[in-house]
Amino acid sequence: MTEVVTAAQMRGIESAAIEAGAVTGAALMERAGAGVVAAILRQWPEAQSATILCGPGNNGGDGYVIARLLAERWWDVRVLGMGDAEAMPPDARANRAAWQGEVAPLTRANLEAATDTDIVVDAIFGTGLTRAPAGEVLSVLKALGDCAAPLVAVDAPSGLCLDRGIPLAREGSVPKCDLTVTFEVPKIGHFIADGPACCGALEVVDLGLSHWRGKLGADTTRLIDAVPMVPPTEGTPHILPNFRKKTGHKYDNGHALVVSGGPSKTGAARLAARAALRIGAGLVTVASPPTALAENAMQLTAIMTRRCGGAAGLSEILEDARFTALCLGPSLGVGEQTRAMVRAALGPRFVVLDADALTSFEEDPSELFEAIAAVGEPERVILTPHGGEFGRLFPDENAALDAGDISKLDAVREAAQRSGAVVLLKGADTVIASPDGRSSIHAAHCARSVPWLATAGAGDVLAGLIAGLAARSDDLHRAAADATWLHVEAARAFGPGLIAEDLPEMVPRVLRDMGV
Ligand SMILES: NC(=O)C1=CN([C@@H]2O[C@H](COP(=O)(O)OP(=O)(O)OC[C@H]3O[C@@H](n4cnc5c(N)ncnc54)[C@H](OP(=O)(O)O)[C@@H]3O)[C@@H](O)[C@H]2O)[C@@H](O)CC1
Ligand SMILES: Nc1ncnc2c1ncn2[C@@H]1O[C@H](COP(=O)(O)OP(=O)(O)O)[C@@H](O)[C@H]1O
Ligand SMILES: [K+]
Repeated sequence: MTEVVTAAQMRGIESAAIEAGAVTGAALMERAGAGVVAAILRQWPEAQSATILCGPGNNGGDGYVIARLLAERWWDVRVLGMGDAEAMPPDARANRAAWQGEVAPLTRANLEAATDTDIVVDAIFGTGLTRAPAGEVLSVLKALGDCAAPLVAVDAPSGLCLDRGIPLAREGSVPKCDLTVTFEVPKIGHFIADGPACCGALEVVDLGLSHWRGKLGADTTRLIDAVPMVPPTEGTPHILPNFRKKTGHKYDNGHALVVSGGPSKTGAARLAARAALRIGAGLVTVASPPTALAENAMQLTAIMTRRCGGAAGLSEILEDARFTALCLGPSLGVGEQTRAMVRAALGPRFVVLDADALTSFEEDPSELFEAIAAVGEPERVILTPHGGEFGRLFPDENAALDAGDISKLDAVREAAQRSGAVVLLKGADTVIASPDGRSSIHAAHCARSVPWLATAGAGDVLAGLIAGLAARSDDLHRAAADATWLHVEAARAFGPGLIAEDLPEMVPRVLRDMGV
C-alpha cells in the first residue's frame, strides 16, 4: 500500500526537504517538469506540438519548465500564461523568464484558436487552489472540455480540490484529462469523488523526497492498490500474510457466523457465508430463523446451519467462544428485532454490521454507538454502509459531505470517531476509517474500474469477505482493506456479466493468480 496525502501534507514534505537544505525549490520544479515531459513522450511518442496553459503559481512554473524542455526537443510549443510575471513566486517567475518564446494571455479565445496542437498541458492550478475559479479562467477551464487534443494535467486537473476530489467552482468546471502527472505521492483528491474521472490515467513522478515522506504520521491515509507481500527469501515465494491460511486445525482459521433473514429473505446471508468460506474462514455457519431453516439447509452443503430464534437464540449460539467473527444485517429486516440481535451480537469477537443492521438504528443512531462503546474493546465492530445507509447513521457528516464542506475521507473519519467502529463507506471509491486514526482508500477506476460490480448482492459478498478474513485475523481494518481489494479483483477477473454469486467463485482463481 502507498500513502495518499492532502495538499497541506505535500507542502509539508516539500518544505521540510527545502528547509533541510537537501534540495531547492527550483530543482524540484525542474524534476517535476522533466517528469511530465517524460510521461508525455512515453504516452504520445508521435506528438510534435503542445499548447501549455500556465497559471500564476508554481503549477504554472512547472508549465514553463515543460514548455522549455519540449522546445529543446524541437517541439512546436505555444504558451498561454495567466497573471503578472512579477507577482509569481520566485521559482515560477525564474522559469517564466527562462522561457524564450512568447506568452499569450490565457483566454478562452486564445485557447480556442490553438486548434492545431497535438497535446494540451493544463498547468493552471495544482495544490495551491484556494478558491473557486471565476471569470476568464473559469471560462478557459470549461472550454478545455471541448479540446480535441489529449489533455495532460500537471499535478491535478485545474479546479479540482485535491483534498476533497470535487470541483471548487461547480460541475463541468474541471476538465476531464487523459493523463494526470502528479509528484512524489498521490493526493487524496485523485482517488475520491469526481477526482478519478477528471484525472484519467494517473502517473506519479519521483522527486526524490522519500526521506521526508517517511516522516508522515501513522494517521496518513493508505491507498489500497495492492496487497502487501512479504518479500521472498531464498527458497520461499512471496507470502501474503492475510490471504494465506494458517496451517493446522480448521478452527485455527476461525469460525464465521452469518445471520440469515426469514423465509424468502435468505439469499443475502448465503452469499455472505459463501464469500466467508471461500476467503478462508475455517468454518462458516448460517444462523437461521426456524421458519427459514429448511430453505437455507436445502441450499447449503459445506456451510453449516444453526437454528436461531431471535436475539435470545443468537446469544445462546455465541456462548460458543469459537465463533471469531459475525456478519449480520443483509435482508434481516428493519426494526426492534434486528436492533436486539445487534445488541446480542456485540461482544468479544469481530462483528460486521451491514444493510438492515444499520438502517434499524436510523431513528436513534446513538443507541448503536453506545452499544458499541459498551463492548469495551476497540475495533471489534465494522459498519459497512453504502451512501444511503451512511446518511441514516451519520446525518450530520453526510450533510457536510453533500454540501462539499468536507471530503468523503473526512466524513468517514468523523463517522469512525462518532461510532467507535471501523466504518467502510462503499462506492466506486471506497473509504475505510478506524477510531484509532487509520484510514484507507480504494478507487475502482482506470485499470481497476469494474462498473459491473454495482450489482444486487455485491455488498453482501463484501460483508462476507470481511467476516471471513476477520475470523482468522487480529486486525479488522486490515481485513476490511484486503477484502475490498479482493472484491474488486474478483470482479475484474470475471468481467462484465457478473452477478453476485460469481464473486465468491472467483476468489480461488484470484488467490491462485497471486501465488497464495
Ligand atoms: N509540492 C511540491 O513538492 C512541488 C510542487 N510543485 C508544483 O507547485 C504547485 C503548487 O504551487 P503553488 O502552491 O504555487 O500553487 P498553484 O497550484 O500554482 O496555485 C497558486 C496560484 O494560483 C492562484 N489561485 C488559487 N486559486 C485561484 C483561483 N480560484 N483563481 C485565481 N487564482 C487562484 C494563487 O493566487 P493567490 O491565492 O495567492 O491569490 C496562486 O497564484 C504544485 O501543484 C506543483 O505543480 C512543483 O513545482 C515542485 C514540487
Ligand atoms: N461503480 C462501481 N464500481 C465499483 N464498485 C462499485 C461501484 N458501485 C458500487 N460498487 C460496489 O458494489 C457493492 C454494492 O454494495 P451495496 O450497495 O451494499 O449493494 P447490495 O446491497 O445490493 O449488495 C459495494 O461493495 C460497492 O463498493
Ligand atoms: K494543473
